Amino acid sequence: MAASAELTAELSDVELSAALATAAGELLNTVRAESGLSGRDLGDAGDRQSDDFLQERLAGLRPGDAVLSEESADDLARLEASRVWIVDPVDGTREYGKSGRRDWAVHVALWERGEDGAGSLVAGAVALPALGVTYASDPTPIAPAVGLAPPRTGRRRVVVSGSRPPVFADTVAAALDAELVSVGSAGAKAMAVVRGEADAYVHAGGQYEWDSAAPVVVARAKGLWCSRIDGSPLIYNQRDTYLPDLIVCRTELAQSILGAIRA
Ligand SMILES: Nc1ncnc2c1ncn2[C@@H]1O[C@H](COP(=O)(O)O)[C@@H](OP(=O)(O)O)[C@H]1O
Ligand SMILES: [Mg+2]
Repeated sequence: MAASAELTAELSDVELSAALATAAGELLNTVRAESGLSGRDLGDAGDRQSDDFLQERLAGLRPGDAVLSEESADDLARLEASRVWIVDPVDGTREYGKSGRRDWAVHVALWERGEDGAGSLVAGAVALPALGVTYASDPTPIAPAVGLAPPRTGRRRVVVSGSRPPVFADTVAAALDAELVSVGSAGAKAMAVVRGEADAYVHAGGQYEWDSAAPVVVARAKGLWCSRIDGSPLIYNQRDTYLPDLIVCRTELAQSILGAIRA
């Protein structure tokens, strides 16, 4: 899905996630092209405008739902809510502020409480506005694509944070006989795996629920493995939103990656 759908309350949750992420991404492209700002000032302006847009639309279109956003104060009423949107208005803010970078994203995910009281991610989307594409949590297969990372060399590839790669990055790469490639933004890295530009994304040492919720619900819908680095499930809408590590990978590589991290 690339062009923004009309934003109406009748959209399904998945459709709304994709339409909101796409529309926020278009707004961010405009701010980037027309504000005259760059660097941190551009990042700040993008964060604020995208967050304002998402908050306003969610309040209008899903008035009964709670929202957890990186860029707004955390209202702990969400802990009692049955539906919570978890959004990152700009993931990869640093890259968004740099001219020519494509590795930044908009994240929109929905967490819903189940009948047992526990909850899970049920819908979401990740927009890559610099590429004009949005990926939603539906099972539609994604054709191999290029644009986030250098062309594949024929080797397996693991994507990691450029600024904060995990300490076990080299160990995982060696276990898979893979090359390591730096890409900004958790959403862009997870989508690099969805798009077939990489085989795995590994991270540790710090992140929050909004960094991974939408990437994980999309990647899981596309049949990829998503877990903490000890193999346990990623759990969302917690009081403490710190969720410091994850693996998103082709399912057949998961046990090798988990084994390499354990070692
Ligand atoms: N050690 C850490 N502690 C806290 N947040 C981290 C982190 N490492 C990465 N992140 C967050 O995860 C996102 C992707 O980072 P990276 O590109 O380095 O992989 C960024 O989100 P934001 O851009 O939304 O702040 C970044 O702030
Ligand atoms: Mg983020």
